[in-house]
Amino acid sequence: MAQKPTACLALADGTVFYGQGFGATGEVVAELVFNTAMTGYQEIMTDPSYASQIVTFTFPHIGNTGVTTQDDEASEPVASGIVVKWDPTEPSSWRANSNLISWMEKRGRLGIGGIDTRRLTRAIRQQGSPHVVLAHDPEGSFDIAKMVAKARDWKGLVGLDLAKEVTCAQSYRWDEGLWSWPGAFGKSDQPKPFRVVAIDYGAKRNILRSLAQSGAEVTVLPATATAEDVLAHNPEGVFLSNGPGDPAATGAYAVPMIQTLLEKDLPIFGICLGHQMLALALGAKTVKMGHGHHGANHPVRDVETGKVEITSMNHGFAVDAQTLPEGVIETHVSLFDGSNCGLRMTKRPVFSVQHHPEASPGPQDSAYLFDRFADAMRARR
Ligand SMILES: NC(=O)CC[C@H](N)C(=O)O
Repeated sequence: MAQKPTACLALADGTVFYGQGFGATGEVVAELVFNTAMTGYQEIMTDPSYASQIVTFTFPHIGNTGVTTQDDEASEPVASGIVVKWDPTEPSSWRANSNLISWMEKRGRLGIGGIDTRRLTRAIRQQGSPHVVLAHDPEGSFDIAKMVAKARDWKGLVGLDLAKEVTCAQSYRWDEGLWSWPGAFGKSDQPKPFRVVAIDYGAKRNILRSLAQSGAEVTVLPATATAEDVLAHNPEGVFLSNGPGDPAATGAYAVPMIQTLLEKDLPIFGICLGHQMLALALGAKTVKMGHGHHGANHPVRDVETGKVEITSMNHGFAVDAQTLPEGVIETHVSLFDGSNCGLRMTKRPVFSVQHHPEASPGPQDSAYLFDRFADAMRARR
């Protein structure tokens, strides 16, 4: 006899999926997305850009390498919940210091297993990141009508500023990774490390590590930092991080700040939400995408060289390239749907990309962008 369901996922259109719950119990409303990466479930769940989203993993074996603090992209899992095909099993990895289920349970994150993730992914593609309610109740008692109504009433991510909720409370220094830079500790004739201020809109740790590995002494400031706060650190370059929510909503305070920095002739580098907000600051517009891009195998063409990079992606909004003003060009394009993946100012060292060059998880084809930022700071010195 089939197992009694202990979790269920109700879509706003009334479709319901039943499965086995794991992790924390309770109920959560969120936007539902799918991620096609075959590895890196822990990095994905702890990526702050997934706030208010539930991730369906199209890869069926999730949990089999457990979790390890070394792979955290933030101190906690941020995705509201996960949907998987097979129930997670005991981990088999020497790196694991916990298993996925108890890690999620302790941190209040819900999971549902035993789902036909192919069928669900088709629904996500057709409906465009539906609003859903995920519930986990060991007794298996669910009020479906109420869940569907809650999903339908939820306002969604458009207009939502979540960066404020995931940003750091106070500024801090990030040096991890700097030791592996050839110039660290005066080891070679490399210049002294570059003073970089990184604005934390929900920054992934591997971005900060990658900046440090390319020679940056990073000071991280909260999302609401003003241009004066940034300039007080006398930066040689400013980095705008990834993050959750709607760039237009976060832009309410971030855009004027970035516009002031743009007057200072500093190298500026943005990733994902940082890319979108830089575009807004330059006068372009952002739009909500159909079902967004979430995976580790997304081909992107460098428009200027014709070279194709395989990239890591996680975004549901995009810059409308048609709205880029004069003096700003599109540098990268998605080969999946032609959407914008990069821009740069033609006459200034200001550039950004939609994809994730820090590749955590994902391929490292775009890592050169961190060196490009360091080169811009070196040229300015
Ligand atoms: N990874 C990110 O920075 C995501 C940016 C933005 N929240 C989006 O979904 O498009």
